[in-house]
Amino acid sequence: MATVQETVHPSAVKTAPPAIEVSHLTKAFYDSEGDRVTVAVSDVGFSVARGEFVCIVGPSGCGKTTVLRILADLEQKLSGTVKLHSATPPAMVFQEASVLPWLTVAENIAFPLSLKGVSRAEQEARVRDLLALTGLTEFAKARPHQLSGGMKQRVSVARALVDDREILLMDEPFGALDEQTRLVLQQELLRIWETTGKTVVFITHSVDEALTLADRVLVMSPRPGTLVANLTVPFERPRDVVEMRRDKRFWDMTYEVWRLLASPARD
Ligand SMILES: Nc1ncnc2c1ncn2[C@@H]1O[C@H](COP(=O)(O)OP(=O)(O)OP(=O)(O)O)[C@@H](O)[C@H]1O
Repeated sequence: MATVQETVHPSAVKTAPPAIEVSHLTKAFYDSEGDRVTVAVSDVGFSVARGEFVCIVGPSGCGKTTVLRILADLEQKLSGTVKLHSATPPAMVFQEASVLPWLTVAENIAFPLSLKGVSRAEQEARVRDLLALTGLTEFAKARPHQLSGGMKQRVSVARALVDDREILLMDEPFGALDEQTRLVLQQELLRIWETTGKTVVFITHSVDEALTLADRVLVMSPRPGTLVANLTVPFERPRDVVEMRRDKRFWDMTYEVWRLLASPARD
């Protein structure tokens, strides 16, 4: 396995028990004849503490989504072990907002609860809380076509939180948004995370976004993706997504991650 660089800084979550443990994870995709076509990830290992916010960065095609889909049990691994210590299955937020166009914002958020047969009164109370948490109260009755891209993604985040799963898996949720909306949603996500204490694994192409959000950043190599660094992000919480850019350490770490990402491609 590639050497994993580690910088150690004090962090409260370090002492928390693990919510996710991945060890020697390898995944290959096969063609219809069963011949191996692509080794997507190779010998990946990491753990995530309960309540920790971990970002995974890496070049396009290195297997970030594959790792997340295996954590979500949407994809089978080839070998290795994946353990989620959680009473509930993880919730997932995708790059494209997954809203149902014929439902209102409130109905979209309530959807997982309606599938579980939760009482209408309980659904309404929970949706009210989530609308407030994600700044959508005024738009409860709006339909998705009346919303901006950022608002639709807020609906997706609210829906992922509505049935209170312990682990939140986010696959480039802000990747399709403009820079300014992205910054606003990053600040909101941090506030929501600080309020709810979820364990979050967040995939991004953006080094900047990873350092803004994460307790730790896992850096992957080009495909077949493996972990090349595990960096603890030293910034205090709560964070201000604009102010933290005045900190020289932010730019030093940006340089460090970019240097790792700029290592030569492996295939
Ligand atoms: N269902 C599939 N069948 C065959 N190959 C696949 C499948 N899903 C992913 N792959 C391949 O596995 C590799 C890793 O893909 P993955 O989507 O995990 O990468 P990624 O790091 O998330 O990429 P990006 O950052 O561009 O979204 C890629 O080479 C991709 O073509």
